[in-house]
Amino acid sequence: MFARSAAKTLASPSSRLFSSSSARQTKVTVLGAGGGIGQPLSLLLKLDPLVSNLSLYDIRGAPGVAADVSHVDTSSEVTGYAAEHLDAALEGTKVVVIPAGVPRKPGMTRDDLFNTNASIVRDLAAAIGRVAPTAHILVISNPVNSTVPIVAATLEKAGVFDPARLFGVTTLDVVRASRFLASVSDSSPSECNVPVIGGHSGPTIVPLLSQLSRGKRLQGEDYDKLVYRIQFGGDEVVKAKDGAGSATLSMAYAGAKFTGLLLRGLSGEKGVITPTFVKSPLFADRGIDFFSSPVELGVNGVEKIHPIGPLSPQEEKLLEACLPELKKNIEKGKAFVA
Ligand SMILES: NC(=O)C1=CN([C@@H]2O[C@H](COP(=O)(O)OP(=O)(O)OC[C@H]3O[C@@H](n4cnc5c(N)ncnc54)[C@H](O)[C@@H]3O)[C@@H](O)[C@H]2O)C=CC1
Ligand SMILES: O=C([O-])CC(=O)C(=O)O
Repeated sequence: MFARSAAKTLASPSSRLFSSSSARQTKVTVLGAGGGIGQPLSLLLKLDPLVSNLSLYDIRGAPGVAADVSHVDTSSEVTGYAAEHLDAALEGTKVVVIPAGVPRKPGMTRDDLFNTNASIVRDLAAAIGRVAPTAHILVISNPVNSTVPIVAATLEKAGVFDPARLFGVTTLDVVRASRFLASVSDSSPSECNVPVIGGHSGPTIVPLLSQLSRGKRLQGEDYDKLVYRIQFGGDEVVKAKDGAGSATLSMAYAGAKFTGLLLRGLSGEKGVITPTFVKSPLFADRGIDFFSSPVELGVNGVEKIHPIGPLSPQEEKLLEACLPELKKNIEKGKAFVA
Protein backbone atom coordinates (compact mmCIF):
# COMPACT_ATOMS: atom_id res chain seq x y z
CA MET A 1 0.00 0.00 0.00
CA PHE A 2 1.33 3.40 -0.90
CA ALA A 3 1.19 6.54 1.17
CA ARG A 4 -1.50 8.90 0.00
CA SER A 5 -0.41 11.71 2.27
CA ALA A 6 1.63 14.59 1.01
CA ALA A 7 3.15 17.20 3.28
CA LYS A 8 2.04 20.74 2.66
CA THR A 9 3.87 23.54 4.29
CA LEU A 10 0.90 25.88 4.52
CA ALA A 11 -2.78 25.55 4.00
CA SER A 12 -4.32 28.77 2.83
CA PRO A 13 -7.36 29.80 4.88
CA SER A 14 -9.59 28.69 2.03
CA SER A 15 -8.21 25.17 1.92
CA ARG A 16 -10.23 23.68 4.76
CA LEU A 17 -9.01 20.17 5.24
CA PHE A 18 -12.52 18.90 5.73
CA SER A 19 -15.92 20.29 6.28
CA SER A 20 -17.86 17.42 7.82
CA SER A 21 -17.50 16.38 11.45
CA SER A 22 -17.80 12.66 10.83
CA ALA A 23 -15.81 10.40 13.15
CA ARG A 24 -13.72 9.33 10.16
CA GLN A 25 -12.69 12.93 9.49
CA THR A 26 -10.83 13.93 12.60
CA LYS A 27 -8.25 16.66 12.38
CA VAL A 28 -5.73 16.61 15.20
CA THR A 29 -3.36 19.54 15.68
CA VAL A 30 -0.06 19.43 17.57
CA LEU A 31 1.17 22.81 18.87
CA GLY A 32 4.90 22.49 19.54
CA ALA A 33 5.32 19.76 16.93
CA GLY A 34 8.98 20.59 16.30
CA GLY A 35 10.12 19.80 19.84
CA GLY A 36 11.47 16.83 21.72
CA ILE A 37 7.96 15.57 22.50
CA GLY A 38 6.24 17.06 19.46
CA GLN A 39 8.25 15.13 16.87
CA PRO A 40 7.77 11.58 18.16
CA LEU A 41 4.20 12.44 19.21
CA SER A 42 3.47 13.52 15.63
CA LEU A 43 4.91 10.25 14.36
CA LEU A 44 2.78 8.20 16.74
CA LEU A 45 -0.36 10.16 15.85
CA LYS A 46 0.38 9.44 12.18
CA LEU A 47 -0.06 5.77 13.09
CA ASP A 48 -3.50 6.28 14.68
CA PRO A 49 -6.23 5.23 12.25
CA LEU A 50 -8.71 7.58 13.97
CA VAL A 51 -6.68 10.60 12.82
CA SER A 52 -7.57 11.68 9.28
CA ASN A 53 -5.64 14.96 9.19
CA LEU A 54 -2.60 15.80 11.21
CA SER A 55 -1.76 19.47 11.52
CA LEU A 56 1.73 20.23 12.82
CA TYR A 57 2.54 23.70 14.14
CA ASP A 58 5.57 25.18 15.88
CA ILE A 59 7.32 28.53 15.97
CA ARG A 60 10.16 26.65 14.31
CA GLY A 61 10.60 23.50 12.30
CA ALA A 62 7.06 22.17 11.84
CA PRO A 63 7.03 22.06 8.01
CA GLY A 64 10.15 19.88 8.08
CA VAL A 65 8.68 17.52 10.66
CA ALA A 66 5.49 17.34 8.57
CA ALA A 67 7.40 16.52 5.38
CA ASP A 68 9.22 13.74 7.20
CA VAL A 69 6.22 12.22 9.01
CA SER A 70 4.03 12.47 5.90
CA HIS A 71 6.03 9.70 4.19
CA VAL A 72 4.80 7.12 6.70
CA ASP A 73 2.41 4.81 4.88
CA THR A 74 -0.81 5.39 6.74
CA SER A 75 -3.85 7.16 5.27
CA SER A 76 -3.85 10.45 7.16
CA GLU A 77 -2.87 13.73 5.54
CA VAL A 78 -0.11 15.73 7.22
CA THR A 79 0.28 19.48 6.96
CA GLY A 80 3.05 21.58 8.51
CA TYR A 81 2.53 25.20 9.52
CA ALA A 82 5.20 27.80 10.11
CA ALA A 83 5.07 30.34 12.96
CA GLU A 84 2.81 32.90 11.33
CA HIS A 85 0.13 30.35 10.38
CA LEU A 86 -1.30 29.35 13.74
CA ASP A 87 -4.89 30.11 12.73
CA ALA A 88 -4.66 27.96 9.62
CA ALA A 89 -3.18 25.13 11.70
CA LEU A 90 -6.18 25.26 14.03
CA GLU A 91 -8.94 25.73 11.52
CA GLY A 92 -11.50 22.89 11.68
CA THR A 93 -9.56 20.91 14.25
CA LYS A 94 -11.33 18.54 16.62
CA VAL A 95 -8.42 17.86 18.96
CA VAL A 96 -5.45 20.06 19.87
CA VAL A 97 -2.48 18.58 21.71
CA ILE A 98 -0.10 21.12 23.29
CA PRO A 99 3.50 20.17 24.06
CA ALA A 100 4.76 23.73 23.38
CA GLY A 101 7.07 25.29 25.95
CA VAL A 102 10.39 24.85 27.66
CA PRO A 103 11.42 21.68 29.53
CA ARG A 104 13.27 21.41 32.86
CA LYS A 105 16.99 21.26 33.46
CA PRO A 106 18.53 19.55 36.50
CA GLY A 107 17.79 21.42 39.74
CA MET A 108 14.55 22.93 38.45
CA THR A 109 11.01 22.13 39.55
CA ARG A 110 8.14 22.09 37.08
CA ASP A 111 6.89 25.29 38.73
CA ASP A 112 10.16 26.97 37.68
CA LEU A 113 8.85 26.68 34.09
CA PHE A 114 5.79 28.78 34.91
CA ASN A 115 7.30 32.15 33.95
CA THR A 116 8.07 31.01 30.41
CA ASN A 117 5.32 28.52 29.71
CA ALA A 118 2.33 30.34 31.22
CA SER A 119 2.24 32.97 28.50
CA ILE A 120 2.95 30.47 25.71
CA VAL A 121 -0.01 28.35 26.81
CA ARG A 122 -2.27 31.36 27.42
CA ASP A 123 -1.61 32.74 23.93
CA LEU A 124 -2.18 29.37 22.27
CA ALA A 125 -5.41 28.90 24.26
CA ALA A 126 -6.63 32.34 23.14
CA ALA A 127 -6.03 31.36 19.51
CA ILE A 128 -7.87 28.06 19.99
CA GLY A 129 -10.78 29.90 21.62
CA ARG A 130 -10.96 32.21 18.63
CA VAL A 131 -10.40 29.77 15.75
CA ALA A 132 -11.48 26.36 17.07
CA PRO A 133 -13.70 27.04 20.11
CA THR A 134 -15.19 23.54 20.13
CA ALA A 135 -11.87 21.68 19.98
CA HIS A 136 -10.84 19.26 22.70
CA ILE A 137 -7.61 20.55 24.25
CA LEU A 138 -4.93 18.26 25.68
CA VAL A 139 -2.29 20.10 27.71
CA ILE A 140 1.16 18.55 28.07
CA SER A 141 3.16 21.74 28.73
CA ASN A 142 4.36 22.07 32.33
CA PRO A 143 3.55 22.91 35.02
CA VAL A 144 0.34 21.03 34.12
CA ASN A 145 -1.20 21.85 37.53
CA SER A 146 -1.11 25.52 36.49
CA THR A 147 -1.24 25.43 32.67
CA VAL A 148 -4.61 23.65 32.62
CA PRO A 149 -6.25 26.34 34.82
CA ILE A 150 -4.59 28.94 32.56
CA VAL A 151 -6.24 27.42 29.49
CA ALA A 152 -9.59 27.21 31.31
CA ALA A 153 -9.44 30.82 32.49
CA THR A 154 -8.39 32.05 29.04
CA LEU A 155 -11.29 30.25 27.36
CA GLU A 156 -13.64 31.43 30.09
CA LYS A 157 -12.61 35.02 29.37
CA ALA A 158 -13.44 34.42 25.71
CA GLY A 159 -16.80 32.93 26.70
CA VAL A 160 -16.07 29.51 25.15
CA PHE A 161 -14.90 27.31 28.04
CA ASP A 162 -16.44 23.84 28.17
CA PRO A 163 -14.98 21.73 31.00
CA ALA A 164 -15.83 18.54 29.09
CA ARG A 165 -13.23 19.47 26.49
CA LEU A 166 -10.12 20.33 28.51
CA PHE A 167 -7.63 17.71 29.72
CA GLY A 168 -4.26 17.86 31.46
CA VAL A 169 -2.26 14.89 30.21
CA THR A 170 -1.15 12.92 33.29
CA THR A 171 -0.87 9.64 31.37
CA LEU A 172 2.90 9.47 31.82
CA ASP A 173 2.38 9.03 35.58
CA VAL A 174 0.03 6.12 34.86
CA VAL A 175 2.48 4.63 32.35
CA ARG A 176 5.34 4.89 34.85
CA ALA A 177 3.28 3.47 37.71
CA SER A 178 2.33 0.51 35.56
CA ARG A 179 5.89 -0.09 34.34
CA PHE A 180 7.54 0.32 37.75
CA LEU A 181 5.00 -1.83 39.62
CA ALA A 182 5.43 -4.56 36.98
CA SER A 183 9.18 -4.53 37.47
CA VAL A 184 9.01 -4.91 41.26
CA SER A 185 6.20 -7.46 41.21
CA ASP A 186 7.63 -9.59 38.39
CA SER A 187 4.53 -9.19 36.26
CA SER A 188 3.47 -7.57 33.03
CA PRO A 189 2.60 -3.84 32.87
CA SER A 190 -0.71 -4.85 31.30
CA GLU A 191 -1.62 -6.42 34.65
CA CYS A 192 -0.61 -3.31 36.59
CA ASN A 193 -3.05 -0.60 35.59
CA VAL A 194 -2.51 1.70 38.59
CA PRO A 195 -4.91 4.63 38.99
CA VAL A 196 -2.86 7.77 39.61
CA ILE A 197 -4.78 10.75 40.96
CA GLY A 198 -4.08 14.36 42.00
CA GLY A 199 -1.86 16.48 39.78
CA HIS A 200 1.40 16.23 37.83
CA SER A 201 4.33 17.19 40.03
CA GLY A 202 6.16 15.40 42.85
CA PRO A 203 3.88 15.15 45.90
CA THR A 204 0.75 16.02 43.91
CA ILE A 205 1.13 12.67 42.07
CA VAL A 206 -0.78 10.09 44.13
CA PRO A 207 -0.63 6.46 42.95
CA LEU A 208 -3.39 4.23 44.34
CA LEU A 209 -1.39 1.02 44.55
CA SER A 210 -3.75 -0.47 47.13
CA GLN A 211 -6.45 -0.80 44.46
CA LEU A 212 -4.47 -3.62 42.80
CA SER A 213 -3.62 -6.91 44.48
CA ARG A 214 -0.01 -6.65 43.28
CA GLY A 215 0.27 -3.14 44.69
CA LYS A 216 -1.43 -4.01 47.95
CA ARG A 217 1.21 -6.62 48.69
CA LEU A 218 4.01 -4.05 48.77
CA GLN A 219 4.91 -2.87 52.26
CA GLY A 220 7.49 -0.77 54.12
CA GLU A 221 10.55 0.34 52.22
CA ASP A 222 9.46 -1.39 48.99
CA TYR A 223 6.21 0.58 49.01
CA ASP A 224 7.92 3.88 49.86
CA LYS A 225 10.54 3.42 47.15
CA LEU A 226 7.94 2.66 44.50
CA VAL A 227 5.78 5.65 45.42
CA TYR A 228 8.85 7.90 45.34
CA ARG A 229 9.88 6.57 41.93
CA ILE A 230 6.39 7.20 40.49
CA GLN A 231 6.22 10.71 42.00
CA PHE A 232 9.73 11.66 40.88
CA GLY A 233 10.06 9.64 37.65
CA GLY A 234 10.35 12.91 35.75
CA ASP A 235 13.35 13.96 37.84
CA GLU A 236 15.01 10.61 37.10
CA VAL A 237 14.92 11.42 33.36
CA VAL A 238 15.90 15.09 33.80
CA LYS A 239 18.98 13.99 35.78
CA ALA A 240 19.95 11.27 33.29
CA LYS A 241 19.61 13.68 30.35
CA ASP A 242 21.98 15.98 32.21
CA GLY A 243 20.84 19.34 30.85
CA ALA A 244 19.44 18.09 27.53
CA GLY A 245 15.81 18.28 28.66
CA SER A 246 13.21 16.02 30.21
CA ALA A 247 11.17 12.99 29.17
CA THR A 248 10.30 13.20 25.48
CA LEU A 249 9.95 9.66 24.09
CA SER A 250 7.95 8.18 26.96
CA MET A 251 5.90 11.38 27.02
CA ALA A 252 5.22 11.15 23.29
CA TYR A 253 4.06 7.57 23.88
CA ALA A 254 1.86 8.68 26.78
CA GLY A 255 0.49 11.66 24.81
CA ALA A 256 -0.38 9.48 21.82
CA LYS A 257 -1.92 6.92 24.15
CA PHE A 258 -4.19 9.50 25.78
CA THR A 259 -5.08 11.11 22.43
CA GLY A 260 -5.96 7.67 21.06
CA LEU A 261 -8.22 6.96 24.04
CA LEU A 262 -9.96 10.31 23.64
CA LEU A 263 -10.49 9.70 19.92
CA ARG A 264 -12.02 6.30 20.72
CA GLY A 265 -14.40 7.94 23.19
CA LEU A 266 -15.24 10.70 20.71
CA SER A 267 -16.01 8.12 18.05
CA GLY A 268 -18.63 6.49 20.29
CA GLU A 269 -16.75 3.67 22.00
CA LYS A 270 -18.12 3.00 25.48
CA GLY A 271 -16.18 2.29 28.66
CA VAL A 272 -13.01 4.24 27.79
CA ILE A 273 -11.74 5.23 31.24
CA THR A 274 -8.35 6.71 32.15
CA PRO A 275 -7.00 9.23 34.66
CA THR A 276 -6.73 12.81 33.42
CA PHE A 277 -6.53 16.26 35.04
CA VAL A 278 -9.89 17.96 34.48
CA LYS A 279 -12.22 20.48 36.05
CA SER A 280 -13.60 18.28 38.78
CA PRO A 281 -16.09 18.42 41.63
CA LEU A 282 -14.21 15.81 43.70
CA PHE A 283 -12.37 18.26 45.99
CA ALA A 284 -14.30 21.44 45.20
CA ASP A 285 -15.27 21.60 48.89
CA ARG A 286 -11.53 22.09 49.62
CA GLY A 287 -11.31 24.89 47.05
CA ILE A 288 -9.65 22.65 44.44
CA ASP A 289 -11.49 22.68 41.15
CA PHE A 290 -9.06 20.74 38.95
CA PHE A 291 -8.08 17.20 39.82
CA SER A 292 -6.88 14.07 38.04
CA SER A 293 -8.91 10.93 38.59
CA PRO A 294 -10.25 8.16 36.35
CA VAL A 295 -12.51 9.81 33.77
CA GLU A 296 -14.80 8.16 31.26
CA LEU A 297 -14.27 9.62 27.79
CA GLY A 298 -17.22 9.79 25.41
CA VAL A 299 -18.61 11.56 22.37
CA ASN A 300 -18.51 14.94 24.13
CA GLY A 301 -15.15 14.46 25.87
CA VAL A 302 -15.53 14.10 29.64
CA GLU A 303 -18.49 11.76 30.05
CA LYS A 304 -18.16 10.89 33.73
CA ILE A 305 -15.70 11.70 36.52
CA HIS A 306 -15.39 8.58 38.62
CA PRO A 307 -14.90 8.68 42.38
CA ILE A 308 -11.37 7.91 43.54
CA GLY A 309 -12.39 4.72 45.35
CA PRO A 310 -11.03 3.29 48.60
CA LEU A 311 -7.67 4.59 49.88
CA SER A 312 -5.22 2.90 52.25
CA PRO A 313 -4.08 4.92 55.30
CA GLN A 314 -0.79 5.61 53.45
CA GLU A 315 -2.69 6.91 50.43
CA GLU A 316 -4.83 9.12 52.66
CA LYS A 317 -1.57 10.71 53.84
CA LEU A 318 -0.29 11.11 50.28
CA LEU A 319 -3.56 12.78 49.34
CA GLU A 320 -3.34 15.17 52.28
CA ALA A 321 0.16 16.16 51.13
CA CYS A 322 -1.07 16.61 47.55
CA LEU A 323 -4.08 18.87 48.10
CA PRO A 324 -2.51 22.08 49.49
CA GLU A 325 0.27 22.07 46.89
CA LEU A 326 -2.19 21.41 44.09
CA LYS A 327 -4.43 24.21 45.30
CA LYS A 328 -1.49 26.62 45.26
CA ASN A 329 -0.52 25.60 41.71
CA ILE A 330 -4.09 25.97 40.44
CA GLU A 331 -4.51 29.38 42.04
CA LYS A 332 -1.23 30.57 40.54
CA GLY A 333 -2.51 29.63 37.08
CA LYS A 334 -5.84 31.38 37.58
CA ALA A 335 -4.20 34.51 38.99
CA PHE A 336 -1.95 34.73 35.93
CA VAL A 337 -4.94 35.10 33.62
CA ALA A 338 -7.00 37.26 35.98
N1 LIG B 1 2.67 16.39 30.98
C1 LIG B 1 3.73 15.65 31.09
O1 LIG B 1 3.68 14.53 31.63
C2 LIG B 1 5.03 16.11 30.54
C3 LIG B 1 5.21 17.42 30.16
N2 LIG B 1 6.40 17.85 29.61
C4 LIG B 1 6.49 19.25 29.23
O2 LIG B 1 6.30 19.38 27.82
C5 LIG B 1 6.88 20.62 27.37
C6 LIG B 1 7.69 20.40 26.10
O3 LIG B 1 8.81 19.59 26.36
P1 LIG B 1 9.86 19.23 25.18
O4 LIG B 1 9.15 18.81 23.96
O5 LIG B 1 10.87 18.34 25.78
O6 LIG B 1 10.50 20.68 24.92
P2 LIG B 1 11.26 21.19 23.61
O7 LIG B 1 11.96 22.45 23.97
O8 LIG B 1 12.06 20.09 23.01
O9 LIG B 1 10.06 21.51 22.61
C7 LIG B 1 9.15 22.52 22.85
C8 LIG B 1 8.71 23.07 21.51
O10 LIG B 1 7.75 24.08 21.75
C9 LIG B 1 7.94 25.05 20.77
N3 LIG B 1 7.30 26.31 21.13
C10 LIG B 1 7.71 27.26 22.02
N4 LIG B 1 6.84 28.27 22.04
C11 LIG B 1 5.85 27.96 21.18
C12 LIG B 1 4.68 28.60 20.76
N5 LIG B 1 4.31 29.79 21.24
N6 LIG B 1 3.88 27.97 19.85
C13 LIG B 1 4.24 26.77 19.36
N7 LIG B 1 5.35 26.11 19.69
C14 LIG B 1 6.15 26.70 20.59
C15 LIG B 1 9.45 25.16 20.62
O11 LIG B 1 9.80 25.79 19.38
C16 LIG B 1 9.84 23.70 20.69
O12 LIG B 1 9.89 23.10 19.40
C17 LIG B 1 7.70 21.12 28.56
O13 LIG B 1 6.99 22.15 29.21
C18 LIG B 1 7.83 19.91 29.46
O14 LIG B 1 8.03 20.23 30.79
C19 LIG B 1 7.44 16.99 29.44
C20 LIG B 1 7.32 15.67 29.80
C21 LIG B 1 6.14 15.14 30.43
O1 LIG C 1 9.85 16.03 34.72
C1 LIG C 1 9.58 16.89 33.84
O2 LIG C 1 9.91 18.06 33.90
C2 LIG C 1 8.78 16.43 32.67
C3 LIG C 1 7.60 15.72 33.16
O3 LIG C 1 6.59 16.31 33.50
C4 LIG C 1 7.72 14.29 33.41
O4 LIG C 1 8.65 13.63 32.91
O5 LIG C 1 6.85 13.76 34.12
